Amino acid sequence: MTLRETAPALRQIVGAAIVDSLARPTALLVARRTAPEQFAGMWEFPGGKVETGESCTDALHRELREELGVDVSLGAEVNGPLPGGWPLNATAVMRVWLAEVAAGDPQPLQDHDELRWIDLADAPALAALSWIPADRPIVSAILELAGS
Ligand SMILES: Nc1nc2c([nH]c(=O)n2[C@H]2C[C@H](O)[C@@H](COP(=O)(O)OP(=O)(O)OP(=O)(O)O)O2)c(=O)[nH]1
Repeated sequence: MTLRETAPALRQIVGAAIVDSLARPTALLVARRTAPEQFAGMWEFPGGKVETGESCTDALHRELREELGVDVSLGAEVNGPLPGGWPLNATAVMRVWLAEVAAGDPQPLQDHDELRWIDLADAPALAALSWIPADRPIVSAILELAGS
């Protein structure tokens, strides 16, 4: 019998790049995490882990209802370099979609202590935020999408 090492599956995370308008995006909603300690105070895309048996988009709608109290319409996916989207760390990858609020007023109900709309034309203001480091290439991809 041959023992073969199999790489453990990567944990699938989903996130939303919520913009003011999918048709003509001019601002991006960013969220500041409260936990865990390693990420507290850092800015990110609202979202979270996909649960067993859940589709990525169902998970994203659920997370946005829980965290921000909003229903969204999803736009294009912000494609990353991997089948699971963007690499976050050794064990997780994140798929990200552009999104627009369809119902509700975003509030930091859970997992965040502040939300902020940032002008997409102000790249330095976006870059100045203390992002979770793995998110920076995603921010660049969103700026490219929004500018095209
Ligand atoms: N939501 C989100 N998580 C991110 C981003 N960037 C990044 O590295 N992560 C990491 C942080 C966490 O280790 C993981 C997401 O886990 P989470 O804590 O948000 O998931 P969750 O809401 O389902 O939380 P829980 O059920 O475990 O409490 O991905 C991002 O932009 N958004």
